[in-house]
Amino acid sequence: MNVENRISELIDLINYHNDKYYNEDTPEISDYEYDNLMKELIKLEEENPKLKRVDSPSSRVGGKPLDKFEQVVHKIPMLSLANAYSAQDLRDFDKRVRDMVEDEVEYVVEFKIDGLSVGLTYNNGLFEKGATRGDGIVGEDISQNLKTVKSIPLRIKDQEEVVVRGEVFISKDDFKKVNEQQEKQGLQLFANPRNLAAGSLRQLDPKLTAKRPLDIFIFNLEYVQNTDFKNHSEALDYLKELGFKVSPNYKVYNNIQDVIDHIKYWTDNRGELGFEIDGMVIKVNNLAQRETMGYTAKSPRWAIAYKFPAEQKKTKILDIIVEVGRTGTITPTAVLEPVRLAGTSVSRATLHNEDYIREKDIKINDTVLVQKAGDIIPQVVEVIKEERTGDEIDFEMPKKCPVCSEPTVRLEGESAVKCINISCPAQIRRGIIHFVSRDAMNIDGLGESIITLLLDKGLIKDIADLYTLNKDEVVKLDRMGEKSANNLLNSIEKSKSNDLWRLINGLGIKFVGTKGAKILANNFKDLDLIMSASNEELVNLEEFGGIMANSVVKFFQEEKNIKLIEKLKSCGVNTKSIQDESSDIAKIFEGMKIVLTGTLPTLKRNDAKEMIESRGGKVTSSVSKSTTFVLAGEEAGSKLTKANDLGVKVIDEDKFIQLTGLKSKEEVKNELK
Ligand SMILES: NC(=O)c1ccc[n+]([C@@H]2O[C@H](COP(=O)([O-])OP(=O)(O)OC[C@H]3O[C@@H](n4cnc5c(N)ncnc54)[C@H](O)[C@@H]3O)[C@@H](O)[C@H]2O)c1
Ligand SMILES: [Zn+2]
Repeated sequence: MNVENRISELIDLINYHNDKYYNEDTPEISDYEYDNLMKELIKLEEENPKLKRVDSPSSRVGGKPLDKFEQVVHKIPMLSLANAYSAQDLRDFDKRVRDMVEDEVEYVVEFKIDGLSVGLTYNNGLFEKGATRGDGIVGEDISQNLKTVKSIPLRIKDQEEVVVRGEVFISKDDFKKVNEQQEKQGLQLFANPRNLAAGSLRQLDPKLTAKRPLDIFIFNLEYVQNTDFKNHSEALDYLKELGFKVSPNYKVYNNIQDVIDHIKYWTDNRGELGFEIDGMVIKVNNLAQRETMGYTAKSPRWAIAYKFPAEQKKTKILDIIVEVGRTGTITPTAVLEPVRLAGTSVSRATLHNEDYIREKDIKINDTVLVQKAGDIIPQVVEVIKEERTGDEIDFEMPKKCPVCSEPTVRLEGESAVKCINISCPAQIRRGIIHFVSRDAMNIDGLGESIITLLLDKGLIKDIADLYTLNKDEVVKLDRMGEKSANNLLNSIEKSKSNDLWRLINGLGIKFVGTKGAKILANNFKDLDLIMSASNEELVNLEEFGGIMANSVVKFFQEEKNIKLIEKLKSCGVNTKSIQDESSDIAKIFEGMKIVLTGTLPTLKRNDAKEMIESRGGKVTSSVSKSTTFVLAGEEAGSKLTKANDLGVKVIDEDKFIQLTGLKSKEEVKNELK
């Protein structure tokens, strides 16, 4: 592969993993692996400056801010940190620092809190605004959510503008409690405290955030009007005075060996802390020296993050099982004797593919070292060969698909063994699970078990069949009452009017995650245009690389995919971008004033609001004679009474969903008579 292609491949991969990590909180590779991709990219760009792209992730921080929240431009850019993985990396850092400044150097060493970075702005002594880091320049305004964090002071003594930066986190104990709660309620467990903290902070409803035990440590004074601080440590003391909960136990040293010893201590003893740290941050203390050293596009030159090696434990591989994925790939998974790692019990680890197993020489009954990638995904680091007893059994990839029994294939140049039977039930099942998931069509009430039932009973054969389900069929399913059947059908119906990007993501095109789907939807606005787009058109999209473009073109060339999309269209699934003004979503509520009250059985308030607004209607808060109709749920109070008094039409959710499916304003008016 030539350098240009490799650069473009690396950019695609890094963008993909950024999206998984920052926006979806579900990383697929370890930080170490990620950092290696980034290192390779930076190296190639340095060697070939002409090939460096302006949109390269090497010169950017973090992920794009999500469009769920208002965007804020940071007063002071919120940068990232360069990484160190060894004592040698730290000595190299020390040398770079000493080459840049003449005087003595002091370092402050702080815990690297494993949470979510936020910036807080105060004015006139009051909390004004709080934001996520986003891409470093623009973040998301999450002020409402941050106000629910009890350790963030709403009032401080300084009356001028003050900007601070800190890390929102959840303590180990609180994390355990939340997961115990989740388990009791049969809900999905959170992978680790950072994951939980990130998910909680990005809730659209601050009431949900308020229920989560979020905490914060402030680690930097970003901006203050009048200062004569000489050192960072003085600034931290000032922050304490102002009432901030400052990152505890920072130390000041004047030589790198002391820094290394201190870090060594915490590498071994971090388990004793009540909160998770994923490393230590080393910063030059003197602020004038910091200014001399300056910044790269991504991070300050005067600081570095030392990352702890992932926690590793010994355990035994009891068995190796295989699973058939959405694209037919058969993935081997090690069944482990359970061990506790980074806060949860681990009993499975993916073994990726045949080559991986050969390379690491993994056998059933082997004793192995395991760790969690990105503190989330368990993986086998290595086999401890000295502990082999002779009882080890070689593993062979199955010659037949474990689900449909058709022969498996391994294509040339690929590492995956696949089932290529397009009607293999396992693939269809996984594909449907992905289609209905939160970041795709977001169909509530359609869990894995119901999907399996629907497939087993032959009620659905593909994603499009979901839209032809009827109530009689659904009610007959095990444990499905009248009410849940209604709810389910309503959620399915509602998903028809989803924005285009959800559908694209739901189709499960390889390498096109949520972000890729949004790029396609925003640029083409219409699925038909995406289907007919050329490789060249796609590659030219910002942040869309060769791998993604190829994959999209290939997907839409396949006969079965074209048929599937025809079928979805004929069921009334929206294939156009809604946010676009010229879009075809009929403005059937135009000029209408609609009031929401009470709790709706399936729709969230925001969803209902969005459905009204995207159809040209206005949601108002109080009922009057000019109100067109009131959409009322359970426990609707005074607004309902008032509507009845004034003779304003009141409808329930079922009726509402029926209205949203109508084609014209006239039809809506008729229905409301
Ligand atoms: N596994 C993956 O797929 C994947 C994807 C993207 C990023 N990553 C990981 O994330 C890293 C990049 O993330 P990042 O930009 O958030 O950088 P980072 O996590 O390496 O370090 C910067 C962050 O540390 C936090 N921090 C905590 N305590 C601090 C303190 N006392 N002082 C200063 N900062 C402190 C800050 O919030 C800051 O944003 C990569 O190096 C990689 O390891 C992994
Ligand atoms: Zn199969």
